[in-house]
Amino acid sequence: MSASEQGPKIKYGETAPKLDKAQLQFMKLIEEQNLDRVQKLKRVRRNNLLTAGALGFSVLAIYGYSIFSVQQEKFLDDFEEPKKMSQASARILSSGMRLPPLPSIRDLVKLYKLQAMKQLSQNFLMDERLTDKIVKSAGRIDNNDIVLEVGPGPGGITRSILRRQPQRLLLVEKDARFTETLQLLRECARPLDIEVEIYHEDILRFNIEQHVPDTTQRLHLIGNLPFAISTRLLINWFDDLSRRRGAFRRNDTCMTLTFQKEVAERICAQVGSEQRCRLSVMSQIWTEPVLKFIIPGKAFVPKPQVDVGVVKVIPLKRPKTELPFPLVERVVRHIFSMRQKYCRRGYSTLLPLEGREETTQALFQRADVKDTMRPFELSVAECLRLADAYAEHLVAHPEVAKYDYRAPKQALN
Ligand SMILES: C[S@@+](CC[C@H](N)C(=O)[O-])C[C@H]1O[C@@H](n2cnc3c(N)ncnc32)[C@H](O)[C@@H]1O
Repeated sequence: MSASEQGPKIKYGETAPKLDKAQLQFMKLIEEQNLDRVQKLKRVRRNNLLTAGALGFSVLAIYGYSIFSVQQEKFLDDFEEPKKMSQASARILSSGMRLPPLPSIRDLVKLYKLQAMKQLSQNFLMDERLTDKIVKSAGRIDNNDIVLEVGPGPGGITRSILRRQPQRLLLVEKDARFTETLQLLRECARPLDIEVEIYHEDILRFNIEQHVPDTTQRLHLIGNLPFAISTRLLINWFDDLSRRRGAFRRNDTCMTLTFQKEVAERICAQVGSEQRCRLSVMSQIWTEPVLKFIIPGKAFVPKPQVDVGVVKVIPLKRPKTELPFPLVERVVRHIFSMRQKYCRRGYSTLLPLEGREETTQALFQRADVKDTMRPFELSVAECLRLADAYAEHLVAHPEVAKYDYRAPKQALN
């Protein structure tokens, strides 16, 4: 802007023109407006400072929280940090029993390139607090006890068992790749006077009586079970339990096992509950299953699709029936074969077509069970009374035992 564009300069001092009242008032007004604007600017500046402060605080808070969360996620590595040991380890250390320092399970898995195999349902637990918690669920383990661990894998739960110092530990693992890591644990357990035996076998074929011939010592069955065989193994063990054979020649052999969460809930489901099924009834005839706790899927490596339930399965001192296992299993399976129908529908398929309706009615009457209940509404006692009625019916009609309603043509009809 040139000097001529700026207009005449105002001169102050004696030569300055005197302002009249209107001009003074106008100046006062301008002055007030300026003051107002300055105040407003000050307010805006203060607000800006406050906002900046709040934003800064939020950023710091988010940053701090992230650091905290990352530390939380480190739980898988806790095993590697001697300073951050779990309470269980601290207790054991203070009591003098101690495994020598070992590489972490995570490191062993890396070192031996033990990639999980899906076909063997391998999901490893690396968190010592969780493996300790599973073993703690088994209750007291004395130094005269024997523990059989199913599928020890790289040995996470095995370490927790060793810290409880049983007299003997049998490890049954189908995958031979884990032999070296398990041998390492066996060496570490030697000074603690724990006999560790490693069997490269399938638990479904493992002959417990052969490996534990006498019954003077209490036996614990523990395992983070492979999903693929968990139900079959449990049913096999109920069969053994009903015959007092295998691991169940003593009546105090408890099982502490993991299952998919839904399966664990079904095992423990009570009458009328949504999850009540054949497995609930079968489990509750010979044992008292207790759902101890749930392990989130993310605690496993690799992470399975589902969460996992830890169930302690305690054999009943007096089983609820003396009937043979296959007969009970057959009756319960038929009852639950049509879950949403009246229970008489499934049960009736135990019987040949000829006279089926009348015989079914008669057997329900003999059992004193209402035939219009749904299978999930039946108590264990009611299922067993139906099994008793069927067993009595077989005495008079032994040929019915072989009847298979799915078979194309039955000689009996
Ligand atoms: C879910 S992983 C548990 C591994 C380890 N106990 C843990 O908690 O990290 C199941 C283990 O059972 C083993 N396994 C699978 N089928 C088996 C079978 N039929 N008999 C014995 N072990 C089996 C697998 O190789 C695997 O090591």
